[in-house]
Amino acid sequence: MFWFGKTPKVIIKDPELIQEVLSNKLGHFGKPPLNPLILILARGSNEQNNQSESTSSKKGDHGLTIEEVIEECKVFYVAGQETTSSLLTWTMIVLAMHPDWQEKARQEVMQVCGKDEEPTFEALTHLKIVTMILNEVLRLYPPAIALYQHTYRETKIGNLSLPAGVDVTLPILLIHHDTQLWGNDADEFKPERFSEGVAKASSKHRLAFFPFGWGPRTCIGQQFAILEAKMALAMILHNFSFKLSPSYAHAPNTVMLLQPQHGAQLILHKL
Ligand code: HEM
Repeated sequence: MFWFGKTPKVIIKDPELIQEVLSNKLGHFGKPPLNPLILILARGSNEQNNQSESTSSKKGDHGLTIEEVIEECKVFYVAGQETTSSLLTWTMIVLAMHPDWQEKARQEVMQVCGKDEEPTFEALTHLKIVTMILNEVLRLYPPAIALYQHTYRETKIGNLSLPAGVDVTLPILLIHHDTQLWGNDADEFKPERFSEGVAKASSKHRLAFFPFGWGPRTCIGQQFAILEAKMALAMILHNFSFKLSPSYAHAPNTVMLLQPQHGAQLILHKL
């Protein structure tokens, strides 16, 4: 346990305990309290808040005010846009680094989606190699590098007793690179790990792989994100081959999400 600012913090590295926190059976955990700046951003300007008497604040058919609906849209935008963009960016970088996998993925796209057609929903569900690649990229470069919880009551997980008021960090990136869970080649790009699905790949512990979280708060956009990434990737692979530019410098860095610090300079060739 350590202190950073006013709140005590703990980082949980044991997947078994991570599972306990995320399953939240006793309801002692919750999202950490938001800091005032985030609250102001999430609520919009004071001006808007002061309009609570206006007609726009009336509850709609679903029991939400217009403001609440707007806030939900913002959550979906923030949670869904940069995350998927991070996944696609890292996938392009990694496939540029591994032309053999880029070619395998392209062959599959051409075969399953057809040479001259746009991919259909049905075709995308049959892309096995592309799915393996996306999972391996999510393992090595998870857009959200950690999950954050907060103890609202004194609680116990495994042998660990936590008082109320502790910030709990569940380090996705660290777990995804753990050699005990993934072997000595944990840092290497090997999509074949996922050739028999996620459950087999993460057979050491089911929380060895949790890029979308786990339990009741798991990402609601997971299926949509994968579909979106497959669609974009299939169209790119269909139309272009790509390689890294000499100016690319590999520097994964976190600014909220995991991003290439100096950009993703790629050279595309029309096929
Ligand atoms: C590769 C893409 C994505 C990744 C890696 C990702 C990952 C995550 C993670 C780790 C969480 C937190 C779970 C937790 O707190 O325990 C989350 C929550 C969430 N995600 Fe995603 N997500 C992605 C795409 C999307 C998309 C496309 C949408 C919507 C269209 C979306 C909507 C949400 C929402 C609404 C939440 C809950 C936010 C909250 O209430 O705290 N996500 N996602």
